[in-house]
Amino acid sequence: MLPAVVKLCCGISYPHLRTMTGLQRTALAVIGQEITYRQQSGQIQHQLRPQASLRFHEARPEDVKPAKADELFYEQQGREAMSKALSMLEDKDGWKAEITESNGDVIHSKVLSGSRKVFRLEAVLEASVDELYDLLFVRVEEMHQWNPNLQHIKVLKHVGPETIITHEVSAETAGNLIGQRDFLSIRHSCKRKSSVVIGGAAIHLESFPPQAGFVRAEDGPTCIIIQALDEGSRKSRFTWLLNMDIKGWLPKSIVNQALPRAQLDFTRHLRRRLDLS
Ligand SMILES: CC(C)CCC[C@@H](C)[C@H]1CC[C@H]2[C@@H]3CC=C4C[C@@H](O)CC[C@]4(C)[C@H]3CC[C@]12C
Repeated sequence: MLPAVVKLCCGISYPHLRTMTGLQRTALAVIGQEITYRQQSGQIQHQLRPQASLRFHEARPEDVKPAKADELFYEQQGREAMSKALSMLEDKDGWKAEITESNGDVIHSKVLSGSRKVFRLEAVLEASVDELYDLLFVRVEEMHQWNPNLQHIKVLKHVGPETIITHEVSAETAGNLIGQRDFLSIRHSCKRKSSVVIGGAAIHLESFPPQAGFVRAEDGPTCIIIQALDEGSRKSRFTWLLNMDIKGWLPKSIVNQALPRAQLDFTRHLRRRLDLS
């Protein structure tokens, strides 16, 4: 009953919420987080999940063991996510400039049917395709060491050399109004000599249900394209389609500001990591 009333109130006040600014908006985000937290921790009885007591850090890679048929199924899902994300990028219509940084990084956005906004970041990185593939796919489990926006990232299963199932938990960072999220995704890579595509999408696993106390967000269909700028070059063009449903009770305006900011942050941390090697 309570969630229904809250939802109704949110629905009625939604047009006013959209026009809020400053502290009012911050307060709203905090209320949203509180409702989500209470819902997850069982203080609000809403879609209570029977298995939700498993903590993410208790999960070991062996916990998820797909059989042969499942492996083909996951590979298929990975491939599909990648091709859907690539066709979103290929469709040149409806993209609008969102942010242009002084270093040349550009983010465009596009509103999909159902009013979901996706973001496309384009940047040039001082690294070869191989180096980026290594950091972003092969050694993806080290990502939280150089990206403070991630608290935890684990490959739950290697489904063949090109496909992995990953679990990620975003960090609780100061100034982040969104709060922590966890993700369960299939990630598929396709490596060529002078380019790599890494695609992905959220998946559901009965053996790995949403964790108590975390809001499970859904990533994808998403992809990253890495292309060598010239033959044998140590510079690469980096294109990232961010397509994320972060779930929870949050005004769209906050989400649509946080997502491109997360892309710029990610690129900044990636550059710092590349400077070290
Ligand atoms: C705004 C808040 C909720 C989210 C902030 C964290 C975001 C930026 C994090 C959470 C999970 C992260 C993803 C985790 C795994 C991969 C696979 C890798 O091959 C490329 C990067 C990619 C795709 C990461 C991009 C950044 C990411 C989407």
